[in-house]
Amino acid sequence: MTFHTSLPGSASPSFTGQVAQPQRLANRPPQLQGNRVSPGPAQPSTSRSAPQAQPSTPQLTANRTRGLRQVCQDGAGPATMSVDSPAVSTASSAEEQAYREASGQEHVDNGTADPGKPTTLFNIVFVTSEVAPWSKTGGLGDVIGSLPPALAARGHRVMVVAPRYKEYPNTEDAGLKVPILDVEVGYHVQQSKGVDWVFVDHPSYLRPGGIYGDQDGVYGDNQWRFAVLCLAALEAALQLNLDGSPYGNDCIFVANDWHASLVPVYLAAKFRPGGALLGSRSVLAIHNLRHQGVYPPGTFGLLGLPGDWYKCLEWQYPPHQRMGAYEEEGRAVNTMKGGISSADRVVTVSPGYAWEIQTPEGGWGMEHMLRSRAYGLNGVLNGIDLREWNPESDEHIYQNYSPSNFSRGKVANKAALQKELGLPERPEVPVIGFIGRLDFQKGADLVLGAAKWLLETQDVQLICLGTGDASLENGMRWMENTYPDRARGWVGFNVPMSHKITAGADLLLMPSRFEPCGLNQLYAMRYGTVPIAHATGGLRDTVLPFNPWDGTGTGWTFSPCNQDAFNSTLATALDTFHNHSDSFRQLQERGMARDSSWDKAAQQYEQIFEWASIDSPYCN
Ligand SMILES: Nc1ncnc2c1ncn2[C@@H]1O[C@H](COP(=O)(O)OP(=O)(O)O[C@H]2O[C@H](CO)[C@@H](O)[C@H](O)[C@H]2O)[C@@H](O)[C@H]1O
Repeated sequence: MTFHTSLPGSASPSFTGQVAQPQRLANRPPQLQGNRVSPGPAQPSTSRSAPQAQPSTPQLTANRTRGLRQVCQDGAGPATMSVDSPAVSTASSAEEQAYREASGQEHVDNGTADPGKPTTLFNIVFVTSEVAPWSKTGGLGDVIGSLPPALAARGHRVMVVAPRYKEYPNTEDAGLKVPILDVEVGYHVQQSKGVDWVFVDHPSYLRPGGIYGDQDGVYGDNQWRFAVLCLAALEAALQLNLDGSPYGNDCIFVANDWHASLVPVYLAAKFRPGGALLGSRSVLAIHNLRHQGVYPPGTFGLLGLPGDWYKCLEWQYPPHQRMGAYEEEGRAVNTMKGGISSADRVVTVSPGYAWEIQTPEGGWGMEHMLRSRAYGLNGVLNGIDLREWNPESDEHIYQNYSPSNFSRGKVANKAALQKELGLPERPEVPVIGFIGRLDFQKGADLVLGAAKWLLETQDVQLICLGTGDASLENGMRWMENTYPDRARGWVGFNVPMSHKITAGADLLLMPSRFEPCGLNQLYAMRYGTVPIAHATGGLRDTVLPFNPWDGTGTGWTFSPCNQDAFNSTLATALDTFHNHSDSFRQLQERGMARDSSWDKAAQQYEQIFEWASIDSPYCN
């Protein structure tokens, strides 16, 4: 069921910014055929609200402005691109190279990136509950820490808006206060890697516990806290002066997961009807559909939305899914549903997951709605931060190594890892790693389920790092206590240790029941560690199954996701490790050669932004 409505004419806008004259996007090619755009006449690229003078980071801004002008003057190249084979013109001036280096786009250096530039430059505003390195509980933080710089390096003006959970060093108070939902928020800003990192300041974010909760459970006001974030991000685009000007009315808002899912709703329900952000479009980026931000119906009144928008968020659980948590016959408000219903486009983090979420098995109840939006739904495979995850320069690992000469480095890292964790230093023993949230999704129970067979009948060492469900944490403690010379179960969240395991292990386990993309398998392959993964979502898209007959593949995949299939695949991998060392080394080499840079993904996002800006708003 799709919520696609004419907006109520009477809805009064609640934005507080000074609203500039509504601007339509100039020179928009009009033809649209399904998901593709027919190339119109060649158009000069449009730059929206290009940053002006008075830069606080002169070098980056100067280069960025030069980049914008250059594209506008070029005016050449196709007006549109295919998401599969981005068509871009080439440019490789020394200045541009210097800018890319300054903004951390190391992949330009290694010769794998397409040096082309986009035909249209966008003002892009990412809205997110977490962003590495400032706040991270999982892969969302990683992605938002690295995709925006990749887009900025391609010339776009990019802002990331996240809560200010702590007093972050090297950020400045922007001096702007905005009233939102009966409170007042402020903004702290840092400019680095070509991106404006904006942290919304409100006491509800500055808590001693974690991002989403503390030892007593999740915070009761999360829905409201993240509604404030969404409104603060929309206001930031209009009001926050960065490099001398706000981003303005023509932005692409990328709303990440349920925490930011009210961005499309507010844009469609409050801002556009009030004449603000008229040229803006919203893209809902789904990193994990399982978490939807579902709350009792009465909480709708806290969100400051016009009453006739209730249906956009309305949700009713079927009888068999009611947990007694919601009164009124399973009725609830579902934040993610609001985003899916009102976003101009929807994107998820792998093509495989884009398909899965349209099925009853992967849709978590949203499959019908997502199927009805299939023409505006794309899957773009995540990249990784090649600087943060680089065995040649990783400062967390014991010894750096390169793809061309990795054997000695892997051996050294394995020995040091064994030593640090108090395991016997035995180079011939396969070290098997697992890193991840201990929950239903990640299949940590399958790892524990394999432990007895693995640790009693195979000569291996098993090292697990994770935190989450108490019973699984206890399972890891049981494993370590039962097999003290073969297993370690590190309960906690420890980034340096995750790097050390990735570098020191021979095999990495990812028996996820579902996995929208997965990053650990990408990190593992880059470090010459061979993944064993359930063939689902992004894991199936990225781990190519080893084929001993033609010598292809970068790991092992298994399906269905059960203990037998997992154990027997593990046995196959161990056999290859012990008895076919050449094949194993070639698997490592192919994994290390895989291009996991963000540049291809950034070009695909550009195409989606292009489509979003060409279409009229989904809710109009
Ligand atoms: N105990 C621990 N200590 C240290 N580091 C730890 C850790 N546990 C996890 N991590 C780190 O957190 C990240 C988790 O990445 P995943 O891709 O597994 O993300 P997650 O499921 O959170 O996110 C969702 O979003 C991402 C991004 O889109 C998708 O890849 C994914 O499929 C989807 O479920 C990795 O960097 C990992 O190393």
